[in-house]
Amino acid sequence: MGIKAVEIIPGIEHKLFVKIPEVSNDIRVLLKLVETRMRDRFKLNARGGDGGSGCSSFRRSRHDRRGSPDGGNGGRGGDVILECSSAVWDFSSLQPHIIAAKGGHGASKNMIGTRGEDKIVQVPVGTVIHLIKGELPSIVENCSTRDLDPWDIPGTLDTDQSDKFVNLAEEVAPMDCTSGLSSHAERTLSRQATQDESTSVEDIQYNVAELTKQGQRIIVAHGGEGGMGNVSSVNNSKKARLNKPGISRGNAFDPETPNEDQSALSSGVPGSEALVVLELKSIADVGFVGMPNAGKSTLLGAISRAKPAVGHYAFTTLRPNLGKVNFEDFSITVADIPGLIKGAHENRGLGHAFLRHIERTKVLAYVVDLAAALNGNKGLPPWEQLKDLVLELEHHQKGLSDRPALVVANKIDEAGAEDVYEELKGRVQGVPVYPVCAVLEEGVPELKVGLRMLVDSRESQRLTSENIDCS
Ligand SMILES: Nc1nc2c(ncn2[C@@H]2O[C@H](COP(=O)(O)OP(=O)(O)OP(=O)(O)O)[C@@H](O)[C@H]2O)c(=O)[nH]1
Repeated sequence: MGIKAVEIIPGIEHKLFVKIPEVSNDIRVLLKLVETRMRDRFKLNARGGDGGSGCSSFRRSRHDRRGSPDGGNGGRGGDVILECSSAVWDFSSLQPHIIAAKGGHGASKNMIGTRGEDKIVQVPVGTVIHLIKGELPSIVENCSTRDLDPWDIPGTLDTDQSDKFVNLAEEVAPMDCTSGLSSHAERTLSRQATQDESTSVEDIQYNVAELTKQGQRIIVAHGGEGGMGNVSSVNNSKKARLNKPGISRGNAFDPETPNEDQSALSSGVPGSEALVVLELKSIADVGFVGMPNAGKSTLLGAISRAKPAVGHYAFTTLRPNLGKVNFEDFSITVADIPGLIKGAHENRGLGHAFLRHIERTKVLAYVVDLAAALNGNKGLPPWEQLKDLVLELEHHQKGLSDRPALVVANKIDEAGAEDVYEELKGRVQGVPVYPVCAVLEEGVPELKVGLRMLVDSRESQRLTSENIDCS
């Protein structure tokens, strides 16, 4: 049995329920890949809970036969809140429709209805919110005051629980509608939006908010206010009537014959509704970009304390791994991005799901395998690997490769790799090339210094396809 290609549609969860008696290694890798594919874009329909109804009731006694109003107000509906958490990696656990709880109804004896419970939805660090329908979300500051590494291990963060409501419009500078969005992302969002009949493409507000800190919260749909009980509505109407010119005291409100206004006041306000697209974009100082099997994960383990999975087969890395490279006074975050192959921008291999993560890394470290075409191996020589990588980035988003870069020439320990390294230096211009043996951690201290300089200075060392000689 042979599987030639499986088309993977981004943003859609894939599950294969097939039983194959003898599964070859390649197919197993493919199935694992399909099963565990991360969900990095998600359309969410959120609705705040409706406010509870106000109560109309009268407390009568022997002395007060007409009775005096004692109906309490309805409770406020719950909010739908997105909470940024480093314990989740993607949106696969999210439900597409989320409705917060309704507020409780008011009761006699002036009892106010209970507040509806909020629905708190955990989203990964680096979630960007695009608004298709609804109000701009508002931020609830509930995050660490420490300048966090977004990929700190869950549970190690000290969180400041002071709930401070801030208007998003003031807190988050209005962003350029399409800034930071890849053309692919835009196209997909537009397509998603037009599928929704009631939404036109122009209605989408891109990047209305970003969740970048552990514990940060944002309200996407507000709960409705509770309706007024007759205690409040009677008092309000009386005041309003007495203040109205031309209305004599003789026409004052009769509590036993409530008019339409009062009944409208007594029903709770429906919760607000929002249709948002959540998009995950990682944030790291350095992104390791390379072909499958180049040794990126091994290298990440060598320069940081991260323990990513390392395998001799391609696509061992199925989601970005993150590590922290510590210096005495400084640290940088490094993301090991799953291997890219030629055609990744057309969704080959792990496709463009991970190209998106590169968008938010400040500098790039191209990791190439010096031994890929040596000793009977069928891979590409390192300069061709580099050219393909740069072109893939550029195909995904123009200018994506236009950021400070260096080249890591890995597997220098392999027979013949020294010569390939010398040739590579001659064929690549404009960026430094670091010879490294990630398994033995050789050349790693020099590479760390190089990465730090790159992150610190942001010197204009860019790798362009014109600077790579593949002739
Ligand atoms: N000889 C040698 N082998 C290495 C070196 N670095 C990594 N390898 C081997 O190369 C293979 C692939 O290493 P990984 O670190 O999983 O490569 P990767 O680039 O993360 O691979 P993907 O997950 O497919 O993207 C493993 O068998 C490693 O042991 C090195 O410096 N020298």
